[in-house]
Amino acid sequence: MKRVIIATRNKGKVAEFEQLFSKKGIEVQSLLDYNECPDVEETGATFAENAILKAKTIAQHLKETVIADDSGLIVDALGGRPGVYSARYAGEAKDDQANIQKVLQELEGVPFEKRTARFHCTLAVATPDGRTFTVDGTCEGYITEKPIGTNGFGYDPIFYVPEKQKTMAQLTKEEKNEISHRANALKRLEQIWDEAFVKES
Ligand SMILES: O=P(O)(O)OP(=O)(O)OP(=O)(O)OC[C@H]1O[C@@H](n2cnc3c(O)ncnc32)[C@H](O)[C@@H]1O
Ligand SMILES: [Mg+2]
Repeated sequence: MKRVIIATRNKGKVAEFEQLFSKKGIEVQSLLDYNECPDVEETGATFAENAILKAKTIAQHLKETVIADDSGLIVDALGGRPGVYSARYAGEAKDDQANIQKVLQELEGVPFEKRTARFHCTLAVATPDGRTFTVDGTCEGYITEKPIGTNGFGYDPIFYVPEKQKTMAQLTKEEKNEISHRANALKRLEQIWDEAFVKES
């Protein structure tokens, strides 16, 4: 069976990639399968810089081609925050509930039509010999006034998707994968996908 390695320890991302790649008969491995891999410090100023940093470090460590995902929530009324700091917006603990509460607090009093936001995903591919490239995907929506729904991860309970008339956390994995920033980035990646990146195991 073919497989890809995603340089992430985020279980929510892994579950979505598993569903997306299973349709193509490709098995997903992640850093949850390669525990010895280092944690990469995300020191970049952009999603692309961080995605490349993660992909390059792990590709060199495993001597394999890998994909990394750097993603986040961009809220217009907050000048683009939390942006690249999405995972740690409320502190180093990477606490989804605390991050959600911080965004909701900062948006207190902002009317619905001004609560526009988008999820952004940059996927970076890195080869063991140091070559890299990136693709992007986004998904447009609004920030709700309170969390709704229990599916997904991260900011999904406060991200309202107009075309589904639900929050991301009310969507099944399959429904989220029809419209998400991650799925949209993966579609771009497929357009330039080189068979060499998918290894026979
Ligand atoms: O770096 P890795 O190991 O991949 O895992 P991470 O959780 O640290 O991932 P990021 O650095 O890319 O930070 C992304 C954060 O943005 C948020 N996020 C990204 N995609 C999301 C999605 O589909 N739904 C909800 N929140 C999302 C969520 O808070 C993530 O923790
Ligand atoms: Mg991270």
